Amino acid sequence: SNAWGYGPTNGPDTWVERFPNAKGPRQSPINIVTKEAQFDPSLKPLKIKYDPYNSRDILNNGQSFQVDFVDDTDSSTLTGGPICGTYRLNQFHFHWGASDDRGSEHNVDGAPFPCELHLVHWNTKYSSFREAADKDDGLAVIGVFLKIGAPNHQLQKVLDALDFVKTKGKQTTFSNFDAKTLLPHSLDYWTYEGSLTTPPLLESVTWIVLREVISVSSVQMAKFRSLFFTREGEPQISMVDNYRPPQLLQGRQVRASFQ
Ligand SMILES: COc1ccc(CNS(=O)(=O)c2ccc(S(N)(=O)=O)s2)cc1
Ligand SMILES: [Zn+2]
Repeated sequence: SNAWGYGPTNGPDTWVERFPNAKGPRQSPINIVTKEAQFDPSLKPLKIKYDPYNSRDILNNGQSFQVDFVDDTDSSTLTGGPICGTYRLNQFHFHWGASDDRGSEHNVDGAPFPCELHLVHWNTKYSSFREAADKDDGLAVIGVFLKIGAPNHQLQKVLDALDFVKTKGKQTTFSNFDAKTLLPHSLDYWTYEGSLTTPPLLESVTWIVLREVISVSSVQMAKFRSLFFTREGEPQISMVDNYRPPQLLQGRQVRASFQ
């Protein structure tokens, strides 16, 4: 099938054929070289306000699974940090590897993590997510690295729902989830101008990558890997290694909110 994916015939190296943005000047993810990230004292603290009432459902979209939020009011928002104005939480999802030695999209000093959480927000100066998605200042994504350690009890609530969305196209209600409980204590971050890391690879994302990691156990990582890229009834392909490798910085500056 010609649909893009992460396999040998439709993976990241083939995306440029149908999505020319892949060769653009501000592609994501990147390798963050911590010594080259310049502290910017003008960067404000992140202000994150998530309302559990807005969480709606969990969906296997055939590339990852995502938790969708009702975003018709300003009750779950991101402000401050490197952005101007108010961005609304639309969804969060993850990227992970077939084994604990890989899986994140951003790397730090050349090293990947086993998993990376993305919280996707859109700029309310535009009328909707879809309208914002292709504007230079349309989206802001918070990236959080997961590191193997103690089981993460907040994450477990999400993982318990995966039994109901094993295959592509499956979705189930997922209400009253507080996404803030997935964030680490410190909101120190690196920020740079980038893109969606999946097709259509739109160069519309202000990336905000948190320095502090959250934990995940190896047993919990196995739960991520129990999902399938494929639909029910099709030959099963495990949902693993759904990450794009780091892209060229092409002269971009990575700024740090901390010294
Ligand atoms: C205009 O048509 C469109 C517009 C936007 C999308 C992407 N949709 S999305 O927001 O779910 C994301 C995809 C990848 C994300 S990452 N890994 O960079 O956080 S976020 C699809 C079709
Ligand atoms: Zn992502």
